[in-house]
Amino acid sequence: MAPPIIRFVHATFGFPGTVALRDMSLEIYEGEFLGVIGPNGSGKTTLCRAILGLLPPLSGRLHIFDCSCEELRCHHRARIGYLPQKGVLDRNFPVTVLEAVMMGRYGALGLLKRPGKADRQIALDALEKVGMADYQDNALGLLSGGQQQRVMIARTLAQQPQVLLLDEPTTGIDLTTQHSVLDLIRQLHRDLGLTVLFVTHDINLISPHVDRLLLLKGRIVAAGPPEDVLKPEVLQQVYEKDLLISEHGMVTVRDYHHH
Ligand SMILES: Nc1ncnc2c1ncn2[C@@H]1O[C@H](COP(=O)(O)OP(=O)(O)OP(=O)(O)O)[C@@H](O)[C@H]1O
Repeated sequence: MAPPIIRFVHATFGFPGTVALRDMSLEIYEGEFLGVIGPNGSGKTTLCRAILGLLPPLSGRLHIFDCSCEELRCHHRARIGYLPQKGVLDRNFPVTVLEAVMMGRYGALGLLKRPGKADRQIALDALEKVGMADYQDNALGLLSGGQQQRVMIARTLAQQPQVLLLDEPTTGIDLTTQHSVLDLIRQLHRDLGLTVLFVTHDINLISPHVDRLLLLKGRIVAAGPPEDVLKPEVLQQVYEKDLLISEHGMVTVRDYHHH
């Protein structure tokens, strides 16, 4: 088997005065589709920042593409396409769809190099992949939430990443669009062979489609195939009284706070 592309070895991450993720040991393999779940403040965003090499471990080790994360250089980071949690975009934000996607090229180019024709073509191809090519000259701020999310996914694709790191990509958009964004990500995973980490609070949306689920609460509480993680006795450790499981196996968590 090929070596893992991301490897945590007893790694602990935190901030002054706070340990956010303790003693993580985990290996992620090329082409895996991993769902990351856990309540508010459980360390999901911290995990993303660590994988981006932005937060070196306080103790233990983290290896990404065979380098220690402290050594992660720009060209390594460019291989990780990161979709941050969706902020509210000012409707007047003066950038077109194509311009926004072109920003995805900057990491690969390095600072001070101007994007050329080939970069523009890569950006257009990315827009094609997410079904937004017809909108290339539109103002980004005037698109719907779901359309903006597709454009943001195209921006990460323009990086030509090996790993897609998606922090709540379906939060704050309507249910139909949530499914279409998930379908898009599954298709990209399949067609481009990307390794996907999909952070979400929506356990039911993601579970049927992932190879493994990672359940966090300040540490890894469980990691494995969804059927192993989605057991009441496992979930209860994390969600306690907020957990509701229906007869049909649907999992509901009460009082999830959206940002
Ligand atoms: N910049 C920071 N400085 C200090 N503490 C932080 C910082 N960022 C996060 N934390 C703390 O680290 C812990 C994990 O936070 P993190 O944002 O990773 O959780 P999360 O699972 O992404 O939460 P949410 O679902 O609410 O987005 C929390 O206790 C949080 O308060």
